Amino acid sequence: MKIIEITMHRMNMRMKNPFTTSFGTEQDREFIILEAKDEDGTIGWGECVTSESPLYIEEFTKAAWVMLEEYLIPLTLGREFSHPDELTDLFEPFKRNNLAKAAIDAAAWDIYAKQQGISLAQAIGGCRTDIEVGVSLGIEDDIEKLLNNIKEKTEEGYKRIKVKIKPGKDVEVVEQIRKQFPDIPLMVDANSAYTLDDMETLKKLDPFNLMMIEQPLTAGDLIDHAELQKHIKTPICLDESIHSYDDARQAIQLGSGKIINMKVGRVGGITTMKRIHELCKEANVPMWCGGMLESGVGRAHNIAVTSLSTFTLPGDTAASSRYWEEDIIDPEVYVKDGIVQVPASPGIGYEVNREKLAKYTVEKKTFKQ
Ligand SMILES: O=C(O)CCC(=O)C1=CC=C[C@@H](O)[C@@H]1C(=O)O
Ligand SMILES: [Mg+2]
Repeated sequence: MKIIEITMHRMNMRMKNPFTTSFGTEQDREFIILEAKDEDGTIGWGECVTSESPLYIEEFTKAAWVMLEEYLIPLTLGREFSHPDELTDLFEPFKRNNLAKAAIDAAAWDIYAKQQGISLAQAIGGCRTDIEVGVSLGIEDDIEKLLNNIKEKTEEGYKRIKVKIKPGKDVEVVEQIRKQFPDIPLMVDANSAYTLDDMETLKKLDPFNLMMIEQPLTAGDLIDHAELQKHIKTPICLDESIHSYDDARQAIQLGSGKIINMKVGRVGGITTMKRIHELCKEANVPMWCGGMLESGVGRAHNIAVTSLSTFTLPGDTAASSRYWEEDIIDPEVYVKDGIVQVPASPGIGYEVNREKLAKYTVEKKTFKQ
């Protein structure tokens, strides 16, 4: 494998509805689609899942663009690789910048799978031909709107509902949800909105039979999550605290959480994701594939990831239509009764629609060896 050309497409796509979490509201997604060409002509695709602002994580799209242009793309172009695993070691000297690293890593894995004539799912060791998926719903000012969103998505067959919470929009909201939907598989995501001082509030979530509470405390924290888990029944799921293999190893050792929301971007690529997957398999820690409001390119990668054996819980890879009037891939990602078929065709298994890609591209730059 030798990547001789990389094109970055800075995208601006408007989601159907605003998406509100404990840290803010997003509707216009600004992210990067990365297109890599091998010397044999094979094209691979990756998505840098940053947002315009560094609210979920320290990275943001304009910074990732510079990181890719100044450091990661020059290091990659023209270099011989026997396997995409080698990119993780190549990028290791640069601290963090995982979402940027993962964009090239993903494109390289797509090329590799295509060159092997196998699906990305097969290339990473997947064991499923179809996956169960859930859906993530943002905070709504009007509880009736949230209840209606839950009704709609439950009727569409999604296998679990994730709702965002924050102080003041937590216990009462979950109580209202459980009144109307006593038995649906339900979880909450706090996006680090609480501290140990909120222990009594978080304990009040225990009676609602939640599958998990995702990232209640500070991003990067492991110690306080371990303390909190001793005092609440609801399993803690970690998202913003897991950025590396060592974070996952220490979280398991400390008992900081019982479940991991895996996002390939957050850990810097597929190779590290696979190492964490093996760790979780050994430790019997279930995983699911989180989402970053991706376009179809990122969604395609997430479908392959979810085919791995320890991804035993429905993730956030909803249909393209959950967010987009039109997606940039053909076919779009469809969900039927909460199930997505894992493509068997080589690579990510979806074609990028170049006309739609161009329609939403605000800036484009090509780098050649
Ligand atoms: O992509 C999806 O549908 C999941 C969206 C989602 O829940 C999140 C996206 C990005 C950051 C966060 O807001 C949140 C998460 O923490 O998982
Ligand atoms: Mg989360």
